[in-house]
Amino acid sequence: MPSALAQLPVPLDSANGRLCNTFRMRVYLGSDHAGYDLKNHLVQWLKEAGHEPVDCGPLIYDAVDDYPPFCLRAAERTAADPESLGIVIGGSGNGEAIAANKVKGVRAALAWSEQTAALGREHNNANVISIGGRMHTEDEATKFVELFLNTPYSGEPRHTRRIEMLSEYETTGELPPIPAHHPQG
Ligand SMILES: O=C(CO)[C@H](O)[C@H](O)COP(=O)(O)O
Repeated sequence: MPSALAQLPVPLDSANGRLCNTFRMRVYLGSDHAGYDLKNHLVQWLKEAGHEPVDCGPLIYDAVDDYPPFCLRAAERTAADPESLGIVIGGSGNGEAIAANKVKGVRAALAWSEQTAALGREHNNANVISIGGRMHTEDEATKFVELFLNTPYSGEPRHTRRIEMLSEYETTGELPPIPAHHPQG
């Protein structure tokens, strides 16, 4: 059951007062130097939208810092808080997604367009979005996050089946079987 926090509808588009069909979310953010400015912008944007951002760092700009310490922390906290979402940000978003996906229970989607941001939720039930801060304008990246937060998982059985295969592999290390009608290598 969603918590009281998660059930509170909040207006996301404060400019025109439109009440979006979404819930207040706790959102854990992590980045490196390349994602630092965008992370700080998103923390502010999330607050203004009525969400609860948790900044997992970096808390200072350090031009030679590394993404794993911050992105792994954001991912771990997201995994430990089932009603939350996470955002990891770097220059490309690639390493940040790789880092987040090392954490058990995390499904991190690299969003590089509005469609991939929404599909990360709709098809993959991703709980972390990864963004390349050097690849997009601030407005574009903010839109990806808005779509990610607003798009529900479809719950389609074919997507659930695939996600369950990955969860099973993550837990047991056992490969899912190849369907009988496929040629075996
Ligand atoms: O996107 C990233 C990892 O995927 C990093 O943000 C990027 O590699 C940092 O590059 P640099 O140290 O040259 O600023």
